[in-house]
Amino acid sequence: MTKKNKTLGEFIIENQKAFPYSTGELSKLINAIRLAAKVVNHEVNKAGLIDILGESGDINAQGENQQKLDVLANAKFIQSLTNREIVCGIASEEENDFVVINSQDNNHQNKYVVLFDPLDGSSNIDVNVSVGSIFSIYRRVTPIGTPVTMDDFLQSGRKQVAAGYIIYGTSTMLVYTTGHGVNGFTLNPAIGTFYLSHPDMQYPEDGTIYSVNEGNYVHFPEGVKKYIKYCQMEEGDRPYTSRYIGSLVSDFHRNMIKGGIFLYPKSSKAANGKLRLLYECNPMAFLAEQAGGKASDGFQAILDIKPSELHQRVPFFCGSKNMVEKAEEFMETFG
Ligand SMILES: O=P(O)(O)OC[C@H]1O[C@](O)(COP(=O)(O)O)[C@@H](O)[C@@H]1O
Ligand SMILES: [Mg+2]
Ligand SMILES: [Mg+2]
Repeated sequence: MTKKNKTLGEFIIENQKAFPYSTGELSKLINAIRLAAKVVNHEVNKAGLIDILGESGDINAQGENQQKLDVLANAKFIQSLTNREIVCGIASEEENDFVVINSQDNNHQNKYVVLFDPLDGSSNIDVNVSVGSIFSIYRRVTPIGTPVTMDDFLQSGRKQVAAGYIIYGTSTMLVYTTGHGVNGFTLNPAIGTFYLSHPDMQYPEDGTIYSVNEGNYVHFPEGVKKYIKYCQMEEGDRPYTSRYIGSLVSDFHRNMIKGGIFLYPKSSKAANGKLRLLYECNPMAFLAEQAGGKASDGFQAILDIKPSELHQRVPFFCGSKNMVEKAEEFMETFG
């Protein structure tokens, strides 16, 4: 069992030692994300005071109004990743295309690409409800010394070397995996240090919470409608409790701790649902599987989906293993 209360910095170094051939680049990368998280946390906490609430007036690649905090968080992550010469490319929800990162004398020597959702739960920013940031890290597939291409970003989720999220909630936490379990670190704002507070996080196999935007109920496929009715029936440990924050990071975090299922299915209004495969569903699916949970599009494991576009959306069923399998049964039967 990993010892509690060591700092994130100590944990990163210890983990690096576990891999004799590691060059330390991934550790530097996680440290760059840690730094960006602290900077964004600082801005989020005083959002109402410094006029960064509300819309920026711009539209992102998905046709969504960008919030000022979306733009600010995006800039802070790019800055932190670029200044440390560890990534060769980034892709973000707030950037139309991927960005080649290469400093003067580096000649494309870096081997990692990072895909991220700089600010998750944008609809909750102005109403002081918890929001987050999500990141996913891959080793490039194109040769070192050449500029990254789209191939480096369109890798299946199984190829992720690390993934995680930051939740800006009642406390600020950074939760991540490098494929060896999931660990959560809480920020001590007084000294600006993340401490290991949630070692070896595990999804309970079963839970009694379901999270879905029921406002879309009439537009859902029959399988989802039937599963929601199943959750609401008086039988056994049901009815389950309905909880929906509207920030993927926060709904996922609660369900991972308490047990539960999160659904963002396709609907007659959104043929592939809303959530983006590369920087929302893949990283959360990697965390879920590493924590003993499950994540699918209702039929196929999210991590097995071969991406085709940078901002593609997929239906998302994620949470406690037995609950996701039950929902998949309904999708198999009723579609
Ligand atoms: O308001 P809806 O349709 O229920 O959507 C909520 C979902 O949209 C999101 O806000 C999309 O993420 P962004 O805020 O990063 O665009 C998720 O965090 C959340 O789960
Ligand atoms: Mg998001
Ligand atoms: Mg976002």
